[in-house]
Amino acid sequence: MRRLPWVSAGAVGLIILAAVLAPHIGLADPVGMDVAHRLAGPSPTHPLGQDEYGRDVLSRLLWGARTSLGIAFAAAAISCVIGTILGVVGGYVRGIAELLTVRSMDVVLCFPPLLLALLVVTLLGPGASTLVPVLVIVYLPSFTRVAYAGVLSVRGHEYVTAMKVLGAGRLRIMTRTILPNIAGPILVQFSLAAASAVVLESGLSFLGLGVVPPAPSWGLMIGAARGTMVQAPLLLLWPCLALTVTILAMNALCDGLRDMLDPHPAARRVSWFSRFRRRAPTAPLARVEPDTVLDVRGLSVAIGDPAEGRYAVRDVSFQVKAGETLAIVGESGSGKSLMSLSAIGMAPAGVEVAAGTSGMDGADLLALAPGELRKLLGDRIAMIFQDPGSSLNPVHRVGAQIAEAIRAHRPVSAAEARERAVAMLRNVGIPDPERRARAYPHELSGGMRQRVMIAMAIANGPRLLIADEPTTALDVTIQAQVLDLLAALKRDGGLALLFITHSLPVVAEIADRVAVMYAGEILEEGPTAEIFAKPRHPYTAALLRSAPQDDGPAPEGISGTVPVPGDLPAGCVFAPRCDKRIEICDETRPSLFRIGPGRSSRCLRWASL
Ligand SMILES: Nc1ncnc2c1ncn2[C@@H]1O[C@H](COP(=O)(O)OP(=O)(O)OP(=O)(O)O)[C@@H](O)[C@H]1O
Repeated sequence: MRRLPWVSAGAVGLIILAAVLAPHIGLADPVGMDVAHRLAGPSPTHPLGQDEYGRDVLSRLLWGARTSLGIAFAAAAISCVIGTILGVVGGYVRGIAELLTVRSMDVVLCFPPLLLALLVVTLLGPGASTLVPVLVIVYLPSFTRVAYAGVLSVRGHEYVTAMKVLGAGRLRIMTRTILPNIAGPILVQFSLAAASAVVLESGLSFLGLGVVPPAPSWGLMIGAARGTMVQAPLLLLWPCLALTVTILAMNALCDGLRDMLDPHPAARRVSWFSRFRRRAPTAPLARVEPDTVLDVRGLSVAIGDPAEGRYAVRDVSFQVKAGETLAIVGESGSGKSLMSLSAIGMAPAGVEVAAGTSGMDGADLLALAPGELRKLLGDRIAMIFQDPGSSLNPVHRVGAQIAEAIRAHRPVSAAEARERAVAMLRNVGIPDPERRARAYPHELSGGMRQRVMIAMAIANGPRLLIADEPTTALDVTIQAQVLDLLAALKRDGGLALLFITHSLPVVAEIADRVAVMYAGEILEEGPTAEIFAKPRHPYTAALLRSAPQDDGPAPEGISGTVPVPGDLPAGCVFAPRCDKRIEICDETRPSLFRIGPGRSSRCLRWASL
């Protein structure tokens, strides 16, 4: 769990403390008049001056905070609780419950908020106690809507289905499974509602429909200061300043709370500055052979701040040439995806490139400005993922998606892009491409969707295609077809293919060279046939033994698990699981030894293996 945002929490805490302590810190009477000193400037007894009736401005400001914040927080909290309950019940139970909760709130939403507030104030009369129900009515529908939308987006997820299969009741699913997953947007809505309630309270009081004078409120203070703006402009400044600081602090606090409670994006703590810093090249690009498409050198990637030492990728170097497939293979969690994303400047949020270069066409992808990088992505560099179902946009026809990918990089007309999209679908072997181009992703099979993804990826004729486990979600027959298609593209189009997989049979089928990755390091690299015939690292050998073979011995699992970033062994990263380990392996981190043409191993004992 991430840390509390101390600065904003401190600021909000101070404001609330000042409001709570207002009656106990010896302030002047907030309604006590001193007409002889009306509009007097700041003085030792009245640090912020006196208003048009000679009342102490500081006292009215702090007492006003009690009123304004009290009303705003009470209204936001009540509407948050009721609105969330209505939204969750309506979204999860559906049917009549949805009609009674969400749809009835939609009716309230039809009324302009200010008119609604005017109506209630006219009926109940102005005053602080009227403002709370007024603001609750105004904010209730938005909480209901946010909660309802959140429930609709998570109710179909597998973890909700899993809870149902476990026999959990509706109440338990709503409170324990769904609510924590939609808490982020609700918190954000709370911050918006509380901040805008402060403003609306001030506005209504300013119009004479809220807090009744002489009771202090920020809205009344702004309203009164307007009349004396020319003689005493500071009187307008103080309540406006208080309002602005309060709203900014509350918004920052709620954003921070949302980040703190959300477990997904690991390192929001990575500062804006560090994101900027990662773009600085660490070394000049080395000279490469002319047919090298991607040249990665010394790439190290940290989770969070590199100073914390949680490296998920350490000192990785490799090259991919035109017309060649380099397979990155390794167990789950060995850093394959993070390494390949980082190599093309796409390190996810919370992850920072700490060192290295990634050269393509004479430029370092890690040092390019975001705009420059965007021009390359989808054009010279393309990527396909494991699950085409979630990579394709479900609300657009597949032909339109391919056409859009083309138009993002080429100045062609919509009609021409559509034609090219159909041609691409034909190229990747989709039968009846004109008709299929009009289909939505859900109307296609998994294999077809993956072909569409490939068509989209190669639509602009990229030089480098990164395929991250593109066949894992497919059955064996379709898998073979997709591999054949990729092999043909590589052969005919001179594409450089970086193929990420944990499947050795797939590697054997598609790769020219293999880099074996483990705990963020490349442990062995070489031509596929050589690696399979004569592994020179115990991890490669163990991986080969763990793969099922048609007529060979039964697969042997590798005992133990891949270490996580930040908890890597001091010596060889594979030593704790290695059957060839000797004492020195626990102490010395081996470098990558060149052991032959195009071959390297990170094992101290490679020669004796
Ligand atoms: N965004 C992230 N924030 C924090 N940690 C991450 C993030 N992405 C990956 N990691 C961690 O980095 C390590 C490498 O993850 P990565 O996904 O690259 O492995 P992988 O070899 O591609 O695994 P798989 O085959 O399961 O996709 C893992 O320990 C993972 O938990």
